[in-house]
Amino acid sequence: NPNRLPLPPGPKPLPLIGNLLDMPTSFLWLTFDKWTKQYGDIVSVNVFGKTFIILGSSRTTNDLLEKRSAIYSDRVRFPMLVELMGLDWNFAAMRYGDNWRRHRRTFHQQFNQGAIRKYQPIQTRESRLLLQRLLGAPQDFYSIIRLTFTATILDVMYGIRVKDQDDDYVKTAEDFMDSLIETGVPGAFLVDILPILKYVPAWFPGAGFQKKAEHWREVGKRFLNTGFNEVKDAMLKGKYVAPSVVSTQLENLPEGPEARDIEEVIKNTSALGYAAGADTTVSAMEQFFLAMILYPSVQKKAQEELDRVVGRLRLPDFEDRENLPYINALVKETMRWQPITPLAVVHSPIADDVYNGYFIPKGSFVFGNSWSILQDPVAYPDPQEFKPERFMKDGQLNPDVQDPDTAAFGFGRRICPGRYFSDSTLYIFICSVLSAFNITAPLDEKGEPIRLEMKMTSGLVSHPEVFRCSIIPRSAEAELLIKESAMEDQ
Ligand code: HEM
Repeated sequence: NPNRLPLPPGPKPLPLIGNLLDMPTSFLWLTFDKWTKQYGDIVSVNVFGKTFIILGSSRTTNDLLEKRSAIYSDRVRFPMLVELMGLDWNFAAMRYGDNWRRHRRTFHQQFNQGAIRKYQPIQTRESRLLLQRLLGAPQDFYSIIRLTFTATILDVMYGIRVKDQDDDYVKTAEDFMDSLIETGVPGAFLVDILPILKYVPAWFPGAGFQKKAEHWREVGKRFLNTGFNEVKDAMLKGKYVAPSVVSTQLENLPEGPEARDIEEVIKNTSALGYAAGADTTVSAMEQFFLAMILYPSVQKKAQEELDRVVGRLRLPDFEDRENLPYINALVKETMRWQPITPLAVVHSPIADDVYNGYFIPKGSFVFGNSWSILQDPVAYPDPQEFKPERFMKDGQLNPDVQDPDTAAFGFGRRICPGRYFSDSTLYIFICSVLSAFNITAPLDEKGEPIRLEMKMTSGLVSHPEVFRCSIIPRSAEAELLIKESAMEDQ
């Protein structure tokens, strides 16, 4: 800091521990939002000598994470996840550089806006299976949503068709997801704050995290290798393999010494698709169900649009999308209403920087507060309300309203590369469910509807707190359509 510029403003730090006592252990984004209102849309705090920079508006995330993305696209160290659990294959956590770039490029080739069209048949089939499963066991809608996304992504990535919850692939994927959920909570493991602890041996009192890391390392390895090895072995033996992201890329593998490295990248990127996409898309679907209970008029309006455009004699598909502006607005509102990844994933600058007269040290933890941006009452009046209408004008989508995708999926060069796939998955799942079912509040013992509230959990990925709901076919015709779609699938 040669010019002795100040750090961005923020709460006053104490010697040595800095602002440790100001930092809450949960819902970090709400405290960050409070500081943004108090100190401005760039705030700094200090924890044990580490500088945290909080960007609380689309102006600051745009200026730094987008326009200066050549500086702001690095990650900080993740000692538990990467160094102890061995998830160095996970490019979401990789440091900015050539290896990350190779992974990102490979992933992007398979999930850009054009490429994802080829997955529509799988997404459509899974959306029909979603309806069939909901018809059979509506009370299990939580596990059904999760199974449906798992089945979709495993088919896209490996051409694997899973049928139910007891499938080995589903179990491995879920064990792996559990490990990510537990480690993803900021501050859940002290070793992330004091990396030196990673050298403490597993037998040492209090070093339970080492045993967990060892177990999860095995789970991670199994998850990384199982699907990929199955496809590769079948191809080597000349057996039929269903077309998938992995098989297509292996077929086009160049000959020569670089083939091994490329294979590694294909394996890593295909495993990450599930890991990064599962919990996030599941949270979006849970929010959708809750929103439909809390806002019955939105549900009615969406169903009226579906009836008008698609009719009641068939289920909606991707061809209908451009004629369903209200459904598209509803998908956008689902991404905005209760931010799923409220602090995205932390970025870090690779060099010292100066912004509006403030000094930003190299290696700081930079948080784009998606929550502040998506709950901004100027961009989105009454932000706590679920109102797809906010994205509409004269019966069409209004391009002047800030698209929530600019904050809901993170920022700059690290912005979620699965966002187009996520958007199309949400579209087909949501409109299929709405065309077939009515979603209402569960009933109590007296048959009265139970009043539900919107409350979110804390964590890297935020979910609505557990709730029940009633999912009933809209009509005898709708039920028949679901059953017919089951027969088509066989
Ligand atoms: C509602 C659904 C989703 C949400 C809210 C979401 C959100 C995010 C966020 C906030 C990031 C970090 C961005 C940043 O660092 O600024 C991210 C990264 C990532 N996401 Fe997603 N995501 C979703 C679905 C998906 C899906 C379905 C996939 C895969 C098909 C996916 C793949 C990835 C990958 C690979 C990264 C790492 C990017 C990198 O570090 O370069 N995501 N996502």
